Amino acid sequence: MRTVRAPATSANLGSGYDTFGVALSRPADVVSVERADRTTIEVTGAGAQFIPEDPEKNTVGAVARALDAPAHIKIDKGVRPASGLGSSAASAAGAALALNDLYDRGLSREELVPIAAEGEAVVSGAAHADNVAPALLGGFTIATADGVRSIETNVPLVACLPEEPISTRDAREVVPTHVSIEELVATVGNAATLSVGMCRSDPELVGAGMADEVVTPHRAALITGYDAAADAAREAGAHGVTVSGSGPGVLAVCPPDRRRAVAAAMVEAFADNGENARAYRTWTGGGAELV
Ligand SMILES: Nc1ncnc2c1ncn2[C@@H]1O[C@H](COP(=O)(O)OP(=O)(O)OP(=O)(O)O)[C@@H](O)[C@H]1O
Ligand SMILES: N[C@@H](CCO)C(=O)O
Repeated sequence: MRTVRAPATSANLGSGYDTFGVALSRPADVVSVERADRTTIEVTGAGAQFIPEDPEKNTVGAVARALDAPAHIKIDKGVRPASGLGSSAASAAGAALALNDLYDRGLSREELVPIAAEGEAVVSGAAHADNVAPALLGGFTIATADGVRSIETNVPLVACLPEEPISTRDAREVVPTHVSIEELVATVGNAATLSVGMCRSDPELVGAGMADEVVTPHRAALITGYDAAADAAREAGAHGVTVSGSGPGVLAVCPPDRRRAVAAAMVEAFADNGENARAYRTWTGGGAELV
C-alpha cells in the first residue's frame, strides 16, 4: 500500500488563466492505493457525497488507467469539491504519485503532470494542468503546452470558500474567446509582475500582478458577494484578491500578520450577502508527498 498527502492548489491567480498555479500548505487530500485486479474507489471526507466512486467519473480512475495501474483507491477528502481549490486535481496528483511508486513506473513528477491532467479532462472537459502541476511539484508553477516550470516560493495567502458550489465546466463557459491588444498588453504586464513577485516571495508584487480584467470579472459575476468580500479583504490589508481557480473560492495575498483579519473580513462580507463561507489562513506550500 502507498499513501500520499496531496495539497489544495489555486489556479489562474488572476492574470495567468490556465497557466499559473500555486500549491497551498493546507488543506489537502490523503490518497491510499493498494494493488488490485481492477480499479475500485472509496471516497470519505469533505464533500464526499458529491464525488462519484465510478472509476470512469472520478479523476483518480483516469490516472489509474493512464498508468495501467489498477488499484483499490481510498480518497480522504480535505479539499472540498467544486470550491476552486483544485479538489479534483489534488486526488489526481495524489493517485499519480502513489501509483507511480506502487507499480514502480519510474516517472518523474514532471512526467506525471500530463497523466494527472487526464483526470481533469474527465470532470471539466479540458486537460488543463494548472492545478495538477502545483499539486505535484509544489510552489508556483507555469504550465504551458511545452511543459511545466516551477519555483519554490513563500507567500502568505487566505483562501475563502463560500458554500455554494460552482463547477469548473460551467465556469469555463463564461470565459471570453477573444481579447483586444490593449487587454493582451495589460495581461502580459500583470503576469510578468506576478512571476517576479513569486520569485522574490514578495506578497505586494504578487498582489499587484493578480489584477486581471479579461477572465476574472466574468467569473466574479457568478459568485454571490464576491465584490463585497474582495473590498473587505483589501480594507483588511490584502495586497491582491482574485477568484481562486474557477471559483467560488476567493484568494487573497497579504502580509503574514494580516491573514487573520483578511480571513475574518471575507467571511463577514459573504455572511452579509447571505453566503456561509469558510476561510483558510495558509501559505504557498510543497507538492504531494508519500507519507
Ligand atoms: N477525486 C475527486 N475529487 C473531487 N472531485 C471529483 C473527484 N473526481 C471527480 N470529481 C468531480 O469533479 C467536480 C469538482 O471538480 P471541479 O474542477 O469542478 O472543482 P475543483 O477541482 O474543486 O475546483 P477548481 O478546479 O476550480 O480549483 C465535482 O463534480 C466532483 O464530483
Ligand atoms: N484554469 C482552470 C482552473 C480550474 O481550477 C479554469 O479556470 O477553468
